[in-house]
Amino acid sequence: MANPAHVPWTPPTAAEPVAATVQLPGSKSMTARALVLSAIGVGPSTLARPLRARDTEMMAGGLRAMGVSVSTVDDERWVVRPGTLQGPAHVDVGQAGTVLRFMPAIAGLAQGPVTFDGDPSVRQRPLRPLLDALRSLGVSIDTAPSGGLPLTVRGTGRVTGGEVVLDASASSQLVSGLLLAAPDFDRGVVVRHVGPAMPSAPHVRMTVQMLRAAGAGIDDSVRDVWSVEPGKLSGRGWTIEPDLSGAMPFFAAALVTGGSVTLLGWPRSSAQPVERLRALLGQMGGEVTLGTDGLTVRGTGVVHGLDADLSEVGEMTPVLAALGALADSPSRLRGIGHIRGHETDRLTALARELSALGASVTDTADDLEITPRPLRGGVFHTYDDHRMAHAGAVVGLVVPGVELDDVACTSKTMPDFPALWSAMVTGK
Ligand SMILES: O=C(O)C1=C[C@@H](OP(=O)(O)O)[C@@H](O)[C@H](O)C1
Ligand SMILES: C=C(OP(=O)(O)O)C(=O)O
Repeated sequence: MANPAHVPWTPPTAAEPVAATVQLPGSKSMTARALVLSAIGVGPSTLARPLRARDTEMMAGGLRAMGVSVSTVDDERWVVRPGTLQGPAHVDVGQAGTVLRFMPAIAGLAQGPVTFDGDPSVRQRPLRPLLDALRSLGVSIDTAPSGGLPLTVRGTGRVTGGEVVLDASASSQLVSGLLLAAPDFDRGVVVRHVGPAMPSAPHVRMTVQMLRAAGAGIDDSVRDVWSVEPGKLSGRGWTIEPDLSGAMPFFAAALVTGGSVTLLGWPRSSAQPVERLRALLGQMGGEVTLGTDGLTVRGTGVVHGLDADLSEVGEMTPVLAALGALADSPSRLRGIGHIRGHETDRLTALARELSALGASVTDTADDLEITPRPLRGGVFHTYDDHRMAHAGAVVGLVVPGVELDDVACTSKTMPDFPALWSAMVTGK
């Protein structure tokens, strides 16, 4: 599936407070993990309400190429039937960090060569510590001279496994990618992170929780150390929660317009960091409540600046930065240097685009400092980054004349974003 052609888009401006109930797609992170765990399980698995988007189609396609049957014909229920993993096969990772970091270890379990490549931007994303770790666990990998994509994993049908030390400060996915395949390694794995703090810890907690649910023996009781015992996982039914990060721009709409947005289908107990969301939006003047109908965010129309360490929830930064540019006081978003290695260098992109609309935004190595000023319309560049598009749409709600140079990038995680967004604003 090629990177979609650019589609310019003028997001709607809200004439009044939004009052919407939204049904949003499933979590990208849960769908990716459920696919991988199902592929190495014994017997069939089902995914209820999975995310159908470019990232998860890439994951399904990569598994299929290696011999797994993944039926995605039914939007509500995907069925995975494991098969003997084998090459030769090719995995197109597109722009998906999950496919880039979760599939090489699975390819090590395949018999035969598996090649990997993706969009030009994904070649820049951190991968080396994972490849070095896999090599030390017994996997043979040939890479481009850069040390990354395009690459070939020369699978032998088994991975020895054992103990490995790696620096996961660039991405938590480097750890998740080892843990998810480890039940099928001969000796399981003990992964120890060393170096500056690992970001996005809730995503590794989701990995641990889902491995445990599939029957893996896993110990995460020591900080920065995870051990997974060898053993067969069982096929099972996964219910995919709505995507909390994908819901962020919709919740932000409640704050900036002084309205309310309810996300349907939110579970009582979630694998996603909803308490962090509650605290962050609370500091900015919103109210987050969980009711029988779903998760509701209410705003007053007045947004307060935010001073917070976002290292655990870096993927929420673009929308929080957009809120910061519309706030009544300055913001300092801290601890997010690693998001320079996301779909684009998000700190540079946000500083540039919000400043071009009139805000005063500067980026330091790890932080974003935002001083709100009256904003004006103009072109908001999205850099092929779905969450940049979300940020631009939020600003466009209250600033007339904001035009996104491309909204097709939202197909990475929410192909219907423009329609869902317009329906929220117009009530149709
Ligand atoms: O494991 C996952 O599903 C993810 C982990 C995080 O990656 P980083 O640790 O690279 O930030 C997050 O930002 C990404 O959107 C999804
Ligand atoms: C960082 C992100 O994605 P990926 O899974 O490609 O890392 C993201 O969705 O914000």
